[in-house]
Amino acid sequence: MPLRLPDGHVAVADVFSFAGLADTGEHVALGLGDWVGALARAAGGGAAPLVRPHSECLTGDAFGSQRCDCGPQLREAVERITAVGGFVLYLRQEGRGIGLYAKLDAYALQDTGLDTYEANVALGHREDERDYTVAAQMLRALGVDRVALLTNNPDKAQQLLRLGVTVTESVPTGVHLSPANGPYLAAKVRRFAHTLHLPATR
Ligand SMILES: Nc1nc2c(ncn2[C@@H]2O[C@H](COP(=O)(O)OP(=O)(O)OP(=O)(O)O)[C@@H](O)[C@H]2O)c(=O)[nH]1
Ligand SMILES: [Zn+2]
Repeated sequence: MPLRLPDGHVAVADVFSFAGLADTGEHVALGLGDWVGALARAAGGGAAPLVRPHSECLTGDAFGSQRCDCGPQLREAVERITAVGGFVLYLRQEGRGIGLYAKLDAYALQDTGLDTYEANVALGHREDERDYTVAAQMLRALGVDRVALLTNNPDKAQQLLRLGVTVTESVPTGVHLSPANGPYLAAKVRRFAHTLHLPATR
């Protein structure tokens, strides 16, 4: 599948579907760049392939919403992984696992002053409902047992480690500030220890 990169170049992705995953979501993996070579290098004792587990965000990924940083992170991931060979795992975990309609309700609550996590709880959900079992299963099916994770979220690495995936390092993404996503990014750092180095605010 041809993909247009942020720099205007076109990349090619091999798109993988899966059977028998732990939930019924249609999770897909994008094999990017020389992913075959990256797997061979890892098998020979070289560096682990770069992998981004990306949680679905229809509003950010597809519609370009500025409330979050998901769209720019996804495009950054495709570009960086294409350069070195690896995978994006596109996980159908919309709204940190609460679903799209609930996320839209959470947005309405955030407009009254709650942060992104408090809004989930006010709706009767957990702050973050994501479980990465399917990501571990997808990696196993792809023949990947060691990964360099492209993420700022320590919980992704911790869960994958518990699920038997060797995470050699967590590689942070860039900081994608927009006119509207400052409080959202700050809440990720404050509440869930994301490794995002935000500019100091007054
Ligand atoms: N419930 C809820 N989910 C949101 C909100 N904004 C974005 N999301 C979802 O959050 C998920 C992305 O999670 P984030 O916490 O932004 O980032 P992350 O994936 O944990 O961390 P990175 O790997 O560094 O990107 C996607 O599924 C989005 O749909 C919000 O305000 N409320
Ligand atoms: Zn988003």
